[in-house]
Parts: sequence; C-alpha cells; structure tokens
Amino acid sequence: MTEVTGPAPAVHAVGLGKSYRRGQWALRNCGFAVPAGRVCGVVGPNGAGKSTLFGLMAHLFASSEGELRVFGEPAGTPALRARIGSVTQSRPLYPSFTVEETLRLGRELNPGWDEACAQRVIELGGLSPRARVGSLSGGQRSRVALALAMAKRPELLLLDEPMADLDPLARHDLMGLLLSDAAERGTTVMISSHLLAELDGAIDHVLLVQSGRVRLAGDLDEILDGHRLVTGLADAPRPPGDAVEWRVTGRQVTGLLRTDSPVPDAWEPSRPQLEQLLLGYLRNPDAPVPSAPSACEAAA
Ligand SMILES: Nc1ncnc2c1ncn2[C@@H]1O[C@H](COP(=O)(O)OP(=O)(O)OP(=O)(O)O)[C@@H](O)[C@H]1O
Repeated sequence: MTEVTGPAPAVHAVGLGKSYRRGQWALRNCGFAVPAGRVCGVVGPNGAGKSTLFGLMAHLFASSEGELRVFGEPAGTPALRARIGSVTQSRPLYPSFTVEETLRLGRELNPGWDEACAQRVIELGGLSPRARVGSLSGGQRSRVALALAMAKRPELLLLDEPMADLDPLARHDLMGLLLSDAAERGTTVMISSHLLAELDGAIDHVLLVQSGRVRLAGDLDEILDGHRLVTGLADAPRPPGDAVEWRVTGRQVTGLLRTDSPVPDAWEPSRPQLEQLLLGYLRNPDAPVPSAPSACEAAA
C-alpha cells in the first residue's frame, strides 16, 4: 500500500485491478501515486495494461478491485469530470462534424473552454475549420482530439499515445506546446508512448506497466539516481547491487544495477538514460524491482 502524506496526489491507486473477463486480469494489485503538477510517462509493452489504466483514471469503466483516487476523490465522481481531459487511443469524434463544429461542441460543453488554446493546436497543423472530421487523416484527428482535451483546461490531462500517428515535426511542435502549457498552468499530465526517446526530457515521473503490474513508479530523477550502468571486462568480479540485466558484447560486459553505491574501480559507472533504464526492465520481466509503492502482483 502506498502511504501518502501532505496534499492529495493527482492520482493515487491502491491494490487497483481490472478484469474484463472472469479470471483474466488486465491489471492487478497496482499501487502508485502521482503528485499534482507532474508530467508522468506511462510506458510498457503492447497489452501491458496501460490503456486499461487510462480507462480507469478517466472512469470510462469501473475497477474490479482496489481503490483509485483522483485529487483525493474516488475516480468517477461527477465533480471530477470537469477536472479531467482525456485523449483515448480510439479518439472518439463525430465524423460528420466539421473541425469548427467539433470545437463549438467543446466550447458549449466546457465552462472553462480556452478558444485560443484550441485554435493554436488546430492552426499549428494547418487544418481547415471547415474540414469534416471523417475526412481527416489519423494524425489530423489526433490533433483535433488533443485540441479538445487541452482547451478544456483540465487539471489532469490523460493522454494515451496522443502523438502515435503524428509526423515527427507535428509531434515535436505539439509536445512543446503541451509541455509549456502544462508547466504554465501546473497541469498534471499522464502520457503514454512507445517512443521512449520522445519522453526523455519531457517527463519527470514514470510508471512502467508490464503484464498488468506496475513495475516501477516514482520520481524519474530518484529512480535514475538509484541505478548505475556499469561497463567492464567479462572476467572482472561483478559489482554488488541487484542486477536488472547483464549484456555481453565480445570481452565487454554492460550491466544495469539497482544501486546508488560506488562500484569497484574495474567498472566504469554512469547514470543510465531513461531509455536504457526502461529497456533494461522491459527486456527482463523477472528482474528485481525497487520495493514498495510500485510493487504489485503479476497479472493472472
Ligand atoms: N475491452 C476489452 N475486453 C477484453 N479484454 C481487453 C479489453 N481491453 C483490453 N483487454 C485486454 O487487457 C490487456 C491489457 O490491454 P491494454 O489495452 O490495457 O494494453 P496496453 O498496454 O494499452 O497495450 P498497447 O500498448 O498495445 O496499447 C490485454 O490483454 C488486452 O487483450
């Protein structure tokens, strides 16, 4: 269980689980807390349970067990609806509406609507306001979905692979806009992506979901500081610390260790990059994980 003191976290899960079919758990016994104002990257392989977690946070469906609180309130209360903006993987939009009509709907449904923000996101992509949503490309529809979610001015922005079908320049521009906007307003952002390099430098909190478990959760700097990437010769005695993985390349060995202690002189230590850390854990689903808040049972 995660003990949390001080102001309520933006998202707090305790023993959270979701089963779509009896006996099959998409998520099980997940515990984590994301403080308000953070940009949290949600990463993990296909089928890990990320979208399920986003669905629970947005209360698209209810959990099967455990507790999920958003800003201290149980997920799904009517009051939370106005405080959460969400882009789901399916990007549900009305295909017969034009871009302009879609934004008008957003404006009418959301009291805190920020028209300038919506227009900025749309114009950055050069979209015609009169284009029908059904005639847009996947990336253009993603942009409309993102404009709706951002212009709502939510306190928590849930973005499930929002940039997946955008071209590299559009991704770069929109990520910049999203991050500067979130920093200015103190918005909590939860964003999933398979592009780990894209998250590097953008997130300050991380949630690694694998096989329905949360394997790593916490402040990104603290997690990186708690690991060492070490390089040495294959026959050198291995340094102490829990090894996430060892990889041999010729006579050289590289290890990812869970330790913040100095390593013996025979080993060249460095702080891992985000991608190196996450790939290490993803390649080694049975590697030891840091104890406590994030620990959860394997999905059945
Ligand atoms: N509506 C559903 N009905 C039944 N099973 C589902 C449903 N949605 C997801 N699942 C199952 O739950 C598990 C987690 O799926 P989820 O979509 O949450 O993974 P994900 O991490 O978002 O994957 P991806 O990276 O491919 O988007 C998978 O085994 C999936 O088959």
